[in-house]
Amino acid sequence: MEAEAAVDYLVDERSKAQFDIDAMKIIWAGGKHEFEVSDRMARLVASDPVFRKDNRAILDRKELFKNTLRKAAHAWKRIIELRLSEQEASKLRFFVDEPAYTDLHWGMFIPVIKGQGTEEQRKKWLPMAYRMQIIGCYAQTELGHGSNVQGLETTATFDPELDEFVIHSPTLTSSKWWPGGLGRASTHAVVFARLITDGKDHGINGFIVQLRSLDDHLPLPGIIIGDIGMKFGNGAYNTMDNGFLRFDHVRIPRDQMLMRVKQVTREGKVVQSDVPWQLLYGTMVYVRQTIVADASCALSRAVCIATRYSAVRRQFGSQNGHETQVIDYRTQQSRLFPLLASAYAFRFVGEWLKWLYMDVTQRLQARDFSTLPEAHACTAGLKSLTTSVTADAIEECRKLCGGHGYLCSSGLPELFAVYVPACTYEGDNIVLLLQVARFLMKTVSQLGSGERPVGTTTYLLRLEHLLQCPCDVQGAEDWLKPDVVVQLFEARSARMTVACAKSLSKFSKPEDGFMDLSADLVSVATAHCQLIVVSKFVEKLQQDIPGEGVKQQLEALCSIYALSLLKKHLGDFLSTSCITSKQASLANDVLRSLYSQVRPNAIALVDAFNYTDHFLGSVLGRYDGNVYPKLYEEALKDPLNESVVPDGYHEYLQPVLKQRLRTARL
Ligand SMILES: CC/C=C\C/C=C\C/C=C\C/C=C\CCC(=O)SCCNC(=O)CCNC(=O)[C@H](O)C(C)(C)COP(=O)(O)OP(=O)(O)OC[C@H]1O[C@@H](n2cnc3c(N)ncnc32)[C@H](O)[C@@H]1OP(=O)(O)O
Ligand SMILES: Cc1cc2nc3c(=O)[nH]c(=O)nc-3n(C[C@H](O)[C@H](O)[C@H](O)COP(=O)(O)OP(=O)(O)OC[C@H]3O[C@@H](n4cnc5c(N)ncnc54)[C@H](O)[C@@H]3O)c2cc1C
Repeated sequence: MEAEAAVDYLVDERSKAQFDIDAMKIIWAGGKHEFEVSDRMARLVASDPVFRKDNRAILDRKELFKNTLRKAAHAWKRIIELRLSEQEASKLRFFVDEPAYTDLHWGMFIPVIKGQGTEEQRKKWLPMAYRMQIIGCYAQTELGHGSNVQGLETTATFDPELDEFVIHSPTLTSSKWWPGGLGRASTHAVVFARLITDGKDHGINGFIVQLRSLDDHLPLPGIIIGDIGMKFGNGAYNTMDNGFLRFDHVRIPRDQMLMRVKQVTREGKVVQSDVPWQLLYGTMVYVRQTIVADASCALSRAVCIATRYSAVRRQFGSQNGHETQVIDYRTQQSRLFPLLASAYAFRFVGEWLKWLYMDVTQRLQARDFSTLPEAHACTAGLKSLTTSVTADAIEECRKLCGGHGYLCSSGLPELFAVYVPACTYEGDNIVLLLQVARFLMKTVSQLGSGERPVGTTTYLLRLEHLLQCPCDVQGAEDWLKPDVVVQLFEARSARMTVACAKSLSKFSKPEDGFMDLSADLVSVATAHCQLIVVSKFVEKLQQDIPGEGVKQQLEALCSIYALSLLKKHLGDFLSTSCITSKQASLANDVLRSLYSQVRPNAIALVDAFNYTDHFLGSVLGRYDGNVYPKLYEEALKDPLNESVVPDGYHEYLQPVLKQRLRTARL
């Protein structure tokens, strides 16, 4: 193939933008400093050949895993050499873009010790973990139980004579199963087990357990450990060593029980501290919050690929002597632009959730536990909503890219395979929505008793009004008014919540009602979470948004986000009499005109994510839009094309062909 000059095939598209893209990049990154760090780390990773990732789909599992170890070690070396801050180091790992044991070490092992350890325990374990002298994972899920944490079977029995706990796996189903980093890499784990003293079961608690020798990495006596095997997709999440673990009466000192929530004294007495027992679940709250932030990254990445490719790809018709760019088809816009809007919506709700998490953490330190239930409901609900939408959206983006989207070189199959378990890990999405519904039912049931709803449920204080208020839309332009839209989402959520609460009250046992109505409860929780995302987008727009045209673009995206949800869940809005069919039809007209408004800005809106070609890992999403020659180049790199005649020809192809020849002669 001829050498090509560097051409930007998307230059015309970029020239159409009606806003200051540099200002938008800063909004997306969350600030100037965040942008600078992110940009520098992305470039650092992209320019380092060790972080190459275009061969993942063709490496076998052992090579793949060894390569991940190599990258993690190299990343650590660079972090030390360059004296990177915690923020820079975490960004660097993010751009390396390969699931690895380090995610769990930094993302769960360290946070669980921070959140559930005593001061003394933090002082002992965290410095070693920060220096990576020990590598840890989070071993909660078992073969028999994941969602039902209270059903875990591993035991930690106190032996007062030796002042030790005996950690044991009494059944096959008690085997730890799934923890990332456990299979091959971790030296330590925080293991969740039933605390047993004096024959009494005190429920679940975390224990720090050493698994492997720090000299030769061999499992310690009584520890049976390994990898649980290949997962969905080639490459993809198989870079991670999700593991199994069994204990045969393994002894650990008493002070390795994490004792912030419960303590066991030298005599074996269990003392419950004054913090709520639910703090045992605190690490999950923390990680769910990070998963929401992560959803906007995965979604924006898929949307960036599909948007750029949709501008490059032409099929049918005629536009100034060329075939039509597929991005100009209304059907393409109505599938793509709501996803673009969702990426921005999730970014902003993720920022807000981070703030909420920091707020609840500070309150907990000051022994104010009042906002914990709301923080749990928000993190659980938004984790569920954003990951479900993102997983479906990545698949939709693959379809938006037609046949080429199915090629590994599009980057979309791997992105999907890596992303889709987010709907399951850190809490199955349905199980988490049921937690939100439980919280909403409790909030509504307490309204009469003078308990004031807080934070995201404050709207329920205006219940009487929301149950009967008509929607204030007379003409199409009313759909662009944020207060009209927010009130509509509040009314829908309030009406669905009250209807479900009424149905529940008909059951003599509430648990029976929860079982029977669980599908409706999930819809109620979804409506509430969508309201949170819409309101946080609107609140973001009430802040100072610098940069020419930036606010207008975000306003259009906010309206697209809300109105496309309205269209998708029209049944909810009509059946609760929140809107009329005439108003629904006006909303549809507004959506079409918003798509026209976004169309010339679409490429610049995805450029604002500031992703390098290395991070995107997609021929279809290349910044320069030079798709076809690069697709050709990638095809030629496939190992099948290394020889002109394939391996196996002489054994399996030639005999068949020869036989056909003989048959034909007969
Ligand atoms: C790795 C991170 C780094 C970066 C992130 C980016 C990407 C991620 C990459 C990889 C992710 C890798 C790994 C994932 C790791 C895991 O998956 S770890 C395992 C996670 N497991 C789960 O999430 C299990 C889900 N199950 C639960 O959370 C709970 O068991 C349950 C809430 C579903 C039910 O628990 P029960 O005790 O039975 O509960 P209940 O009776 O319903 O509730 C009792 C009361 O407690 C409240 N509550 C429940 N959970 C919490 C909580 N987390 N915080 C605060 N409060 C909580 C509940 O509301 C009840 O309150 P009441 O007032 O009604 O009594
Ligand atoms: C890639 C990956 C990484 C992971 N990493 C870790 C890790 O590092 N550490 C760790 O401890 N764990 C880890 N896990 C485990 C993960 O947290 C659990 O798989 C998850 O919490 C779901 O639990 P489960 O597998 O028991 O699902 P189940 O609860 O068995 O779910 C099966 C089905 O039952 C439904 N269901 C269950 N309960 C209810 C209910 N009450 N009402 C209605 N429907 C219900 C669910 O919706 C689902 O459809 C990981 C999992 C994956 C896939």
